[in-house]
Amino acid sequence: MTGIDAALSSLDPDALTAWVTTQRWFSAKSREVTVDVRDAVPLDEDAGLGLLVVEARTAAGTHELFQLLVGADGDRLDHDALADPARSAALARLLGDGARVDTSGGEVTFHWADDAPALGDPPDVRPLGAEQSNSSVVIDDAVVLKVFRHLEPGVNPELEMLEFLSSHGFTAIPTLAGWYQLSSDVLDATLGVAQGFLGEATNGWDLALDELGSGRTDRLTPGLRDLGAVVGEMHAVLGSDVSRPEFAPEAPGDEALPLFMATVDEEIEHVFSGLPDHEVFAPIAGRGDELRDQLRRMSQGGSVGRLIRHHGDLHLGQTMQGGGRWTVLDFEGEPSRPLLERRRKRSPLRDVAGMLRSFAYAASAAGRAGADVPSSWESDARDAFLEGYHAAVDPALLPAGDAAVAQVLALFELEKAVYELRYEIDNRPEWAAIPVAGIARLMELEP
Ligand SMILES: Nc1ncnc2c1ncn2[C@@H]1O[C@H](COP(=O)(O)OP(=O)(O)O)[C@@H](O)[C@H]1O
Ligand SMILES: O=P(O)(O)O[C@H]1O[C@H](CO)[C@@H](O[C@H]2O[C@H](CO)[C@@H](O)[C@H](O)[C@H]2O)[C@H](O)[C@H]1O
Repeated sequence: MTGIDAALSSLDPDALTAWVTTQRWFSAKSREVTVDVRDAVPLDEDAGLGLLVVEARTAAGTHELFQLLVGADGDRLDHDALADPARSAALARLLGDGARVDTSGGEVTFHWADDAPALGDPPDVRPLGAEQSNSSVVIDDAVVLKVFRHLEPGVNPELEMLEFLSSHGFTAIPTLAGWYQLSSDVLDATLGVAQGFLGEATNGWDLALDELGSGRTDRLTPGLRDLGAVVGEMHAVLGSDVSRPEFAPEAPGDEALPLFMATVDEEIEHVFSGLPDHEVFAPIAGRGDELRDQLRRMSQGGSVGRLIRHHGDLHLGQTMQGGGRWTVLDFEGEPSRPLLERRRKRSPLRDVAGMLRSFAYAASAAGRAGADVPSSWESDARDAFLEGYHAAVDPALLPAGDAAVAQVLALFELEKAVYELRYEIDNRPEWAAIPVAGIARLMELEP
């Protein structure tokens, strides 16, 4: 036995665990974990490229599946084939060819859209090099292939949403070029999505930090009204098709609010009971019950409006501006929530709240990096974005009246800030002060 088969069969479990648990996309870094292989698929013998589905189990009994693309260096396993241009090119070729590879209990199928660009021979592939929850490579400077790391059964919302939005004429998204998926007795799941590469565009988060760092107000601010309009139009489209059950807008049932409250309540309980003993958390430590009381006060209003499929993790880093237009990226939803929850219909104001939190993040991050952030910057950014949003969204999707909208937005900002606290503790503890400040501020808000 030689090549990828040999490398897969001589795999060192300790080395595998050590590699997986130190990756940016592996969120349970703070816990003790064992990693086992659930499925191993040689994808391309000549290139020495293979696919692993691995399971990470914690002592507490949680278990999650992850995708690895691996390579054979002799009979040694290279854990990161995406860092190798020749193996990444082999993956791109499988996509471009619309290939099918049998696994021991099923198949991996690759799909390439009819109007997607023809790939080079061989394709030129390089890492995208962005701060990410997954791993992306750029193919021929034309396509970005995002390889999903955390796998869950079912269609990934990124694929589902790009398909829906493009087929309904919404153009402020990258074009869908292809995808690949696993259908096997281990798992049926989307493994990766390929989309048009926006080479000349600049990320909204970078625009915000440039603006705040330079003391100028010409990078992000002038485009925020347009960005709000793009998000409003996106929601109008997402709420427009009653013939597709998974997208048809719904009126919230009696259970919607109690379910929301219970979920956020539980999340507060979970995050606050495990707050690290560090001065960064001092402003909120021991105040979980106070926050839950605030949550209850904020939710004593009327309707939240209609429930629709939405972006689910909207922030400045999910937008790009180029050639005078905005593009919205990354429809995967919040990566650390279960897929079922990420596909659930919710008020579109949840996305708006995500973006408003992002303005607070940008102001804090720039301030922490030494910038002199004008005190009105965040509220001006909010106002411009909201003005554009309300001009474009279908008002029938929202609760009636400004006060009701403001109250629902505050409620979703609280939900998002609690999610961010958990996200930062798990992924970037050095950023935790930002959601801590956000939560402390929301606790003081008069509902
Ligand atoms: N189609 C694209 N063209 C150019 N850059 C992109 C594209 N998609 C994503 N990016 C860049 O990569 C970053 C991470 O992408 P994203 O889809 O959010 O990945 P993840 O879900 O893994 O975090 C984005 O913030 C953006 O800067
Ligand atoms: O990886 P994703 O982009 O899908 O989203 C996750 O990571 C984001 C950080 O990269 C995180 O966003 C938080 O930090 C941003 C600044 O880096 C900020 O603009 C966002 O407002 C803040 O929520 C996101 O929450 C998480 O799901």
